[in-house]
Amino acid sequence: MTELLVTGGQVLRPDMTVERADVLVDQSSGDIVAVESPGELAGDDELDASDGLVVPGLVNAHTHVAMTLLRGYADDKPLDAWLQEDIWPVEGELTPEDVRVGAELGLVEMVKSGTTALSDMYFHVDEIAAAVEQAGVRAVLGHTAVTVGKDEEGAREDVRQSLETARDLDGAADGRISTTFQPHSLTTVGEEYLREYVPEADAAGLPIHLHANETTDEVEPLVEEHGIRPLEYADDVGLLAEDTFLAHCVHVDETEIDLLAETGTGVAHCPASNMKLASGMAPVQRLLDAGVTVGIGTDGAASNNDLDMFDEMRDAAMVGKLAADDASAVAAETVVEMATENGAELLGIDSGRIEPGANADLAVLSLDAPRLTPAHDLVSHLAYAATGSDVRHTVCDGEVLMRDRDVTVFDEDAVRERAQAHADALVDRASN
Ligand SMILES: CSC[C@H]1O[C@@H](n2cnc3c(O)ncnc32)[C@H](O)[C@@H]1O
Ligand SMILES: [Zn+2]
Repeated sequence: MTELLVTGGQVLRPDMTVERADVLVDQSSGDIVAVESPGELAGDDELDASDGLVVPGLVNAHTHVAMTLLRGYADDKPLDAWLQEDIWPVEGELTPEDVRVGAELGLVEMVKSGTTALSDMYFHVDEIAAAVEQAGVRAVLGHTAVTVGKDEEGAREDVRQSLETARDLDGAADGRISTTFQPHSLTTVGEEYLREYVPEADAAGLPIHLHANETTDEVEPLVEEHGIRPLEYADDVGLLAEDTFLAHCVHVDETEIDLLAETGTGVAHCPASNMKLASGMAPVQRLLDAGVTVGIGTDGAASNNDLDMFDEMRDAAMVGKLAADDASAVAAETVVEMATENGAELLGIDSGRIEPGANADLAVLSLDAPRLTPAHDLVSHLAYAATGSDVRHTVCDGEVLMRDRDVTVFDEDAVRERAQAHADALVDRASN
């Protein structure tokens, strides 16, 4: 058994207190085995956390990791125009290799900013899985099905592929990859397909992940067509359940919040994307007060435009206060919990807490930056002042993915160069 000792730092505990402690990791099982006062534990290898803070690895609950290739490609538009005029046409040109290269770039960015788990929606999922395998992180992956604009055969094929990918890929990368069935949204997948395939996903025990109630442009036609709120419709077709989580949920009324709470359906809140596309302000404090599990996601790098979960925590706190018209809403401890244990709960992984028995998924932050001085309250710093560049080491499943800012799992420069070349060629193809 090889044991790694994370030593000399302060540790963020599950109750959001911070104490001086060492953390012992069993690298064969990938678990945390002990958290004890400094000097009481020994390991075969050490990770120096002096003057640092050990925190659970951050969980990005909703992203499209390969969209890094489209970062800055189309900005300053609302969701529908952005997708239809810019993103979907260029995505039509993406090759499997582009998706691999984009995913590698996104994963390097995540490892460098302390994210150890992500929930992704995209296509060419085998390529994303291969990148995740190499990155050493955990991921919930799936093929996202869209049926609008397709003939019956094409639509059915896409939804079947979502089911098959979820069945086939579950447990890959030594169990670091799990899967979800992924209808893209309530407007882009036809009712007949939801009614037919959601029960199949349930029968196969597959969790479900989709976009929902993101914009008023999406909500209003659904209300008009079905005569009920979108999440009442989602419940009617069997989508709301304990192992379902919905990205966005910006425009949800009290009935829908109650439905989410009653059914145990989770929410992946994407504050930066919701602000950038001017989709609206999600009622996060009301969701939390109702008992809904709310995690945080960056969404893709084309609508954010980075994958830094520290930025996302800060954005979640800021916009959460505005939405509630209450400065005490979505407080610092709350956003840290959302980005760690709540995200882990949505993804169905035993991570998000530094405690014996939990997965050894953690990040060590340096606390010596001027922006983190003075250190009155380190939870406040995590929520409001830290950035991904303060992360010194990243560990997932007991393996060191970044040591002293050196990414060990990829050649960072080569990944960046390949990404630039693929992005250039992609844009050339799309504009011809
Ligand atoms: C078909 S794969 C997933 C699909 O989702 C698109 N996408 C990216 N961001 C959003 C968003 O905020 N709402 C809805 N859909 C989004 C992405 O470009 C892919 O086409
Ligand atoms: Zn999304």
